[in-house]
Amino acid sequence: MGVEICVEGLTKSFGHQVIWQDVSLTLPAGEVSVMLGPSGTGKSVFLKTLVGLLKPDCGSVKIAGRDITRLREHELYEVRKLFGVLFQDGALFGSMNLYDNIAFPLREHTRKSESEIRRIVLEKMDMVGLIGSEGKLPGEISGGMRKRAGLARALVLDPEIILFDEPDSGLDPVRVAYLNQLIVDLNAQIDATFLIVTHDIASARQVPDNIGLLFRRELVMFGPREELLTSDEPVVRQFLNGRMQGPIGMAEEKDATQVEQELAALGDGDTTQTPGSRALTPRLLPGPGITRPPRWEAIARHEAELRHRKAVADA
Ligand SMILES: Nc1ncnc2c1ncn2[C@@H]1O[C@H](COP(=O)(O)OP(=O)(O)OP(=O)(O)O)[C@@H](O)[C@H]1O
Repeated sequence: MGVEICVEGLTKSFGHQVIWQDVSLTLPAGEVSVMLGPSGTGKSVFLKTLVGLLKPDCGSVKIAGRDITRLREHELYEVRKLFGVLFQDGALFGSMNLYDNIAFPLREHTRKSESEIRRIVLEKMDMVGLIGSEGKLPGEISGGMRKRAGLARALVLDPEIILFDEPDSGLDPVRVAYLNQLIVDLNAQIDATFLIVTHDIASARQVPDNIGLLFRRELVMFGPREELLTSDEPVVRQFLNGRMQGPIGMAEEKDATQVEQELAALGDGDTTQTPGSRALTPRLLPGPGITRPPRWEAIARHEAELRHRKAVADA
């Protein structure tokens, strides 16, 4: 079972530049959460702060009850073993084949025998669909395969928490769909706590239990997926519908009058311009062959009920 991460009053700045302030949220144990936000709002900085790579100015990050912002480096080293991190480009060593890349954390952090390492590496490569590619170098495979290799490497220490930094960046929509299914299947199989930073709204709509949105140096909202998807908050609506009208501008925030005019002009056309903009996209469920733990059984029942209600309403 994954562990809960409880963030309270977290503020981070670099020099005079405040990245975000007073961020409070709880990532529930074993659930999948997504963090959204326009470019440069500090999502990657947030991930790095959770894993203790960056120190916040103030606030706390409690993981399994311990505030990691107050730990010394050697204590942090232990806490970091709870984490698996999938970096944007997979962060693989270019000169090592996939097998050695994936084995790396086991050789670095454990005293396991090579035969035990082999068993674990092949198990994780199987989970992400990379069996047969053990001898390939990162430069010889596609971006999607590199992501999956990065994911296999993030899994080898059996993490309680997995952080994904834009897992879908640079992938075509079909690969993104496969990766999303893999993420959901993995969550059902290993039950760890997942936090995904993404710009992909389709993924954000169907993969997580919870969604958060960073904007204007603040956490605008964090809550259950359904709450965010049906929210009236203008920033949330603009972001989830990927449109220009609203408070988020190209380079900086727009002034209030302009936002008001844009939203008024959008008026009732809002939902027709972006069909299903407030619709509750069905949740992606673990694929066939994946045993659904009780949590996923409950989600599947809830989804079935929503579909039934919609069918009745449409009839
Ligand atoms: N080590 C650092 N020192 C100084 N400034 C930094 C550092 N790391 C990040 N920043 C700044 O923090 C801000 C937020 O960066 P971050 O990469 O977290 O944004 P992001 O929301 O992940 O963006 P994107 O969606 O484009 O990936 C940027 O202005 C960046 O320049």
